Amino acid sequence: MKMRNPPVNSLSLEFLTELLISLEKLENDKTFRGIIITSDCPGIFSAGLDLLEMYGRDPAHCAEYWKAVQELWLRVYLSNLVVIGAINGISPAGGCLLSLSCDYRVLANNPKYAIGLNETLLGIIAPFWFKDVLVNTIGHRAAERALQLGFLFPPSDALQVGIVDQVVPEDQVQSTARSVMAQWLAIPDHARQLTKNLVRKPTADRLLQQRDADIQNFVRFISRDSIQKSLHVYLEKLKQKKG
Ligand SMILES: CCCCCCCC/C=C\C=C\CC(=O)SCCNC(=O)CCNC(=O)[C@H](O)C(C)(C)COP(=O)(O)OP(=O)(O)OC[C@H]1O[C@@H](n2cnc3c(N)ncnc32)[C@H](O)[C@@H]1OP(=O)(O)O
Repeated sequence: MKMRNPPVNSLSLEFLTELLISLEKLENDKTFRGIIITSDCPGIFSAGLDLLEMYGRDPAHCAEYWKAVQELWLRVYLSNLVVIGAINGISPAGGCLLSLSCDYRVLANNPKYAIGLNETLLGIIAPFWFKDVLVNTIGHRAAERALQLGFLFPPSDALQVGIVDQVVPEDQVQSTARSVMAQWLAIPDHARQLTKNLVRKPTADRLLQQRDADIQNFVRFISRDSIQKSLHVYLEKLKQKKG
């Protein structure tokens, strides 16, 4: 699955909906046993959640958006398919969550391709389920530092901390992902799927048990004047960077 939402594969409501529909189709087609998620935007896996879906929007829109974010995460995280991330670009925040929700992550060895939950750098916070997935992946202490400082790990650090499973030369990302897929597909589906569910269900259940409350918390948080100001400043910084 090649993500194509130029210029930066930001996860807008429309794009999230497209991804959800595509995933659902693949899940329902029994001839598919695995997917490799990668990007069609040069140098960018995904710029994460679309800030324009959260900035200057009314509460109803923010609630609809957050529901779609939850939905995509649950679908990828709990997918019965083998999901491999072929991460061929930078992957901050929501882009990192998408990567972390794969069963295996292969990152291209380019110092620009940083990955991490950088929410604090925007003046916002990572929701508890983003945090849970990071803690599950790199452990409590490393996650505690990474989250507070908004670390974006370059490939060598990402491998060391375990946020990705493999770092390979850029031209080998897709072929490596395909070899990894072959290994995973060698395992009988039912055994692998039940095991995946056993490991991941408790984390997913934490959100499933409080989805509506999570949406309300998000809407309250994102609607605060101080948070809207932080988003404004961050968006302006992105604009100014262009010069
Ligand atoms: C009580 C508790 C309750 C809990 C509440 C929880 C609250 C949680 C709330 C939100 C969580 C959010 C998670 C996220 O994912 S936030 C998004 C994080 N993403 C980033 O920080 C990445 C920002 N972008 C960049 O750093 C760069 O754009 C980069 C991806 C490196 C690409 O750089 P470059 O190729 O130079 O491209 P430009 O910077 O020029 O960008 C091109 C245009 O795209 C726009 N852009 C970029 N990123 C985003 C984005 N995430 N959303 C929307 N738009 C984006 C950028 O502004 C440029 O636009 P334009 O051409 O109009 O100027």
